[in-house]
Amino acid sequence: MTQHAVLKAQILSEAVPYMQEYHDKIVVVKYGGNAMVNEVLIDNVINDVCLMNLVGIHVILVHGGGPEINNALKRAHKESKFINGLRYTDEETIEIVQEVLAGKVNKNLVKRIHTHGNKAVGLSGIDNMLLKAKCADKELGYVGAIEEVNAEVLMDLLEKDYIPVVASVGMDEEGHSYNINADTAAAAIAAALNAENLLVVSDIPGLLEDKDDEQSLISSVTIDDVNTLKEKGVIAGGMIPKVDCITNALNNGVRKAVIIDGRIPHSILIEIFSNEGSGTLFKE
Ligand SMILES: Nc1ncnc2c1ncn2[C@@H]1O[C@H](COP(=O)(O)OP(=O)(O)O)[C@@H](O)[C@H]1O
Ligand SMILES: CC(=O)N[C@@H](CCC(=O)OP(=O)(O)O)C(=O)O
Repeated sequence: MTQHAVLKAQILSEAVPYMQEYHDKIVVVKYGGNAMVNEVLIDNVINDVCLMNLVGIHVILVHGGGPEINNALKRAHKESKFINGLRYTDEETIEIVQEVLAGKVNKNLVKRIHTHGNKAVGLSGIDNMLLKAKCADKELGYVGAIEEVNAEVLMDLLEKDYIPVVASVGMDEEGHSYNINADTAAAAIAAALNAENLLVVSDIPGLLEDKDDEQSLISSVTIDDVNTLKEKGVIAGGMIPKVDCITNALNNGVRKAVIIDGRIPHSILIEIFSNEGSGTLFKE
């Protein structure tokens, strides 16, 4: 018996209590476009999601694709404009957002899950009106605020052990599409399903005291701390919608939320199957 084999067996046996804890529980993974850095890291995330599914965790993958949208807009000679971390979305932009998120990014993630041997179904917030939306703010154009999550379709898929892969595009009753921030979509889905854990996978170590200093990680925060950090301006830009929807989720039935670094190989497995939390843990 090699030492390597013994070590592997030990690692697996140490994961057993976590497998038991999460068995049959719902975990929502939000995979941000900035963390889709290269093929190897994308495959690591997909591998971790598939492993959770294989050990009986009901995992839902909600994805973004901000950089892909930026590229598509550039090709269309349109500029990307953000207001407090949200993309200004005119009529032409929402068409492109829908194409990129629901068409390209969503299907590529579904294909990867299938090539790993698991079963996935890709959908957007338009399918079965999963994310019923309304205009969030006239100044932002077709950016959606979520009015209702129709989660039955997700429950049906989870019951059959499919991994639902959700693109963050919503619709209203008149049939308009809306661009929904992917963190917001993930948090609303996690709340609607009373998820055990919301894992926000990004390209930063977590919430930072100084956003330009990766060593300044804040390892855990309460909702009160978050409010103070916002007032102090520590939380800015894309971090605003991220923390707002995380605190919302915690106030609405989600047990735990964590921002983790998708650049670290298997950061999801480390978070779920060990007691070595790596990013920022959000607590009520
Ligand atoms: N306190 C903070 N800690 C970490 N990042 C911050 C903070 N304040 C602002 N940010 C910015 O928020 C960005 C993360 O949000 P975003 O780009 O929307 O991520 P994602 O694409 O993964 O959703 C970081 O790259 C950083 O520039
Ligand atoms: C309203 C709004 O800002 N929507 C986002 C949707 C995609 C997203 O959130 O992608 P990331 O997770 O990769 O940032 C956008 O248009 O970029």
